[in-house]
Amino acid sequence: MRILVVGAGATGGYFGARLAQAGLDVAFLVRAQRAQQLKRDGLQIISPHGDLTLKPQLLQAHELSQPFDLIILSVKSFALNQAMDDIAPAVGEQTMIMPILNGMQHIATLRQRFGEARIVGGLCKIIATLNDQQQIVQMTPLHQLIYGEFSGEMTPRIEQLDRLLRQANIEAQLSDNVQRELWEKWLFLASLGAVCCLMRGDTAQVMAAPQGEQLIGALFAEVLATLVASGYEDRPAVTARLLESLCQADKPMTSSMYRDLMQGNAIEAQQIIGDLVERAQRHSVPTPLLSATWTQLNVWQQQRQA
Ligand SMILES: NC(=O)C1=CN([C@@H]2O[C@H](COP(=O)(O)OP(=O)(O)OC[C@H]3O[C@@H](n4cnc5c(N)ncnc54)[C@H](OP(=O)(O)O)[C@@H]3O)[C@@H](O)[C@H]2O)C=CC1
Ligand SMILES: CC(C)(CO)C(=O)C(=O)O
Repeated sequence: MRILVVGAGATGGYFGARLAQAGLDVAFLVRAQRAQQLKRDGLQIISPHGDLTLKPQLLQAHELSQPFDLIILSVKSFALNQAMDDIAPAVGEQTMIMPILNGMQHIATLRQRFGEARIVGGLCKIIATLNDQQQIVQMTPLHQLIYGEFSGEMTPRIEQLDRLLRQANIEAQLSDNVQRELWEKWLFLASLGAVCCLMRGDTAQVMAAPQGEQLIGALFAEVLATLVASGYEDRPAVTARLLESLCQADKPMTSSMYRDLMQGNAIEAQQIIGDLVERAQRHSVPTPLLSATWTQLNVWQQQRQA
């Protein structure tokens, strides 16, 4: 199976490198600057599971002409439109496109562009970043890739994908309800991102502040109510566990959106928070804290662009 990983950043670079390390046929679609740096230094991973430097197969958009069997999409949401144009020559009749972006809007966008049948559900759980030397730093041992057909069916193609991904040194998990996995990932990540961005700190700092735990609980409840109004079926045991993991006073956590904000990078505010606020408005769910987060992130984006 020929695999194209689009973007060799924190997530695509990490998971793509682990697949390549397992001997799979992986090429990375990169832009000129990243291509130059990767040719010079290799793709470097610093990880609790073992460091790794690869000489990756690199392609730039103008070099794509043949279809790939699997395209793993790992760009930020604001780079999606350009990435879709770039990958078009690599999308054939049988190509599976598996996005691992956070949020949900990108799924409808991809379906509209490439057709529903080509899109496979995917998400990743990892805490990773690019450092100053453009190395990928995995900050905790978590490295889960979850995927499945949106129909929940165990089709031959998804089983083939599963056999392949299981060969890599990652936690690969085939799901018969990837839609639910996406809701629950969004619940956790939007709550975490909102708490960190609104309070400008990690979860342990918020927990140590007056009313911190109540704030985390209130934001989580707003996100949950919004997702339930949008179609998510609450699983109380799961949601209780997610909330508990956000409220660990001795385990500081941050989201990738917060780390990007602190580094002055562009952020996925619309995909992660704005989309929720729009859904809440549509379903008349009161979300004062989420709305305040959304306003704050827009103010921050204006300041960043000034
Ligand atoms: N980092 C994390 O811990 C986690 C992130 N996520 C989600 O994963 C998704 C990806 O995030 P992450 O990996 O952190 O992002 P990064 O910014 O680290 O990586 C994205 C990469 O995409 C590249 N890119 C953008 N457009 C193109 C293009 N047209 N062609 C080729 N390459 C392109 C960028 O390259 P260039 O250098 O050229 O700009 C960049 O290297 C996001 O939705 C994020 O929310 C999910 C779980 C955890
Ligand atoms: C939920 C979390 C923290 C881990 O996968 C994440 O997705 C992010 O930081 O963007």
